[in-house]
Order: sequence, then C-alpha cells, then structure tokens
Amino acid sequence: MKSNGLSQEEISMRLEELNDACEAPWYLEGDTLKKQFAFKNFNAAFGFMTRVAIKAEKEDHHPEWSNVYGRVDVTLTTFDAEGLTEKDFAMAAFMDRISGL
Ligand SMILES: C[C@H](O)[C@H](O)[C@H]1CNC2=NC(N)=NC(=O)C2=N1
Repeated sequence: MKSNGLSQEEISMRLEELNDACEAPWYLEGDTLKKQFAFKNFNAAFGFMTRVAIKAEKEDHHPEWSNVYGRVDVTLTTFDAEGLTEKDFAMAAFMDRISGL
C-alpha cells in the first residue's frame, strides 16, 4: 500500500460505518472493497449505474462492476495507492445512498 492509502485500522472503522444501516454488506477482498447490489429488475439496476457513472466521471474515480439483469457486482479500489482510500469509501457511501435499497 502506498502513502495515501488507509491503514487496516481505518479500513475496519470505515467498513463498520458503511455497513451500519445496510441490507447487504460491503466486504474486503485483498486491496478492494466489494458489494453485490440486488435491484428489482434491469431498469432499476441500469438507472443506478447511470447515476454512479456520472458521479464517477465527476470524481475521476470509477467502479469495476458487472451487471446481470437486476444484479450489480461492484469492486472499488485506488490504483495509485495500491489499496483503499477515502475516495473508495466516499463512492461506496454514495452508492448506498442512491441505491434506494
Ligand atoms: C488517470 C486517472 O485519473 C486515474 O487512472 C483514475 C481514474 N479512475 C480511477 N478509478 C478508481 N477506482 N481508482 C483509481 O485509482 C482511478 N484512477
């Protein structure tokens, strides 16, 4: 992990905060933060992805994701930091906020 990455302790704290009031949890896998969103259909999933895409462009911070019908599998990480940063947790919180789940 490079200099602007978060420490393991900070990551655990942020993860707990994120998952406090949430249906499906975010979880760690290596240097990444992951979650599976389950929407009621493709239209809801793609609407979510569209809003996230606009935010991602604005922040220059982009999710890795895949979509099958109502499901969106998301992976967040920060390449430059080779780990997780504030940007990943801000994006995760944004996704939770607008998912409507
Ligand atoms: C050059 C450009 O600013 C970088 O590659 C940006 C683009 N989007 C990105 N998205 C994510 N998730 N992590 C990054 O480190 C990142 N870096």
